[in-house]
Amino acid sequence: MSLQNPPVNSLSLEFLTDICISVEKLEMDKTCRGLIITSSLPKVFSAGLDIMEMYGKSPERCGEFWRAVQEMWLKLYGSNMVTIAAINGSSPAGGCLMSMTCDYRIMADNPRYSIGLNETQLGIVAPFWFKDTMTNTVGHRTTELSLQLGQMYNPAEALKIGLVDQLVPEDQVSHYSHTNHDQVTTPDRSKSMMRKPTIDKLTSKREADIQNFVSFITKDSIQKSIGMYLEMLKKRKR
Ligand SMILES: CCCCCCCC/C=C\C=C\CC(=O)SCCNC(=O)CCNC(=O)[C@H](O)C(C)(C)COP(=O)(O)OP(=O)(O)OC[C@H]1O[C@@H](n2cnc3c(N)ncnc32)[C@H](O)[C@@H]1OP(=O)(O)O
Repeated sequence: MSLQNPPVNSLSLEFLTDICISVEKLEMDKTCRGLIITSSLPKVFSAGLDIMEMYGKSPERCGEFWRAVQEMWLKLYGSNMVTIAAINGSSPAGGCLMSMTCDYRIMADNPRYSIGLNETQLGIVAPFWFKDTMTNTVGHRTTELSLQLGQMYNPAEALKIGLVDQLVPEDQVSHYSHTNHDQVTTPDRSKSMMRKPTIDKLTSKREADIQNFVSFITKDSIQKSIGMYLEMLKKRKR
């Protein structure tokens, strides 16, 4: 599955819905042995959630958006397929979350790329299931530091903390993803055993999580922080 939503593969409601439909189709296809997620765009795996979906939108729309974010996570984290993230560019926030849902992460060894949960930099708190996914990937202490600082990691740092599993030359990300994928032939039952408690936690709190998100994101102070962050993104470009 090659992500293609220019300019930066931000996860809008529409794009998230497309991703969920694609994953669902693959999940039902008995001939499909697994999934490699990568990006069709240069330099960016995914810029994370589409910030415009969280800025100046109605509570109803925000709720619909958040349900789609949850759905993408539930589908990928709970997938019965063997999943590999072939991270061929930067992958902040929701992009990092998406790659952490996979069984294995291969990243392009380009020091200009970065990956991490940077929500704190936007003035927002990472949701508990983002935090849980990171804890399951890199451990409690690293997650605590990482979330408090909104830390982004270059590939070498990401490998060191276990946020990615392998670094490869940029032009060989696809080759190594396929080679690694071929070595794993059947999804292991231990995957669902390890992930079930985390998945059950969100499933049981799904509606409350949507309500929390909507009331948090529509607060004037949070809207102001997001607006300032958007301005900063645009200025940085010039
Ligand atoms: C009580 C508790 C309750 C719990 C509440 C929970 C609340 C949690 C809420 C939200 C969680 C959010 C998680 C997220 O994923 S938020 C998104 C975070 N993403 C980022 O911060 C990434 C920002 N982008 C970048 O760093 C760069 O764009 C990068 C991806 C590295 C690519 O760089 P480059 O190739 O140089 O591209 P540009 O920066 O020039 O960007 C091109 C245009 O795209 C726009 N852009 C970038 N990122 C996003 C995005 N995520 N959403 C929407 N738009 C984005 C950027 O502004 C440029 O636009 P323009 O051309 O119009 O200037």
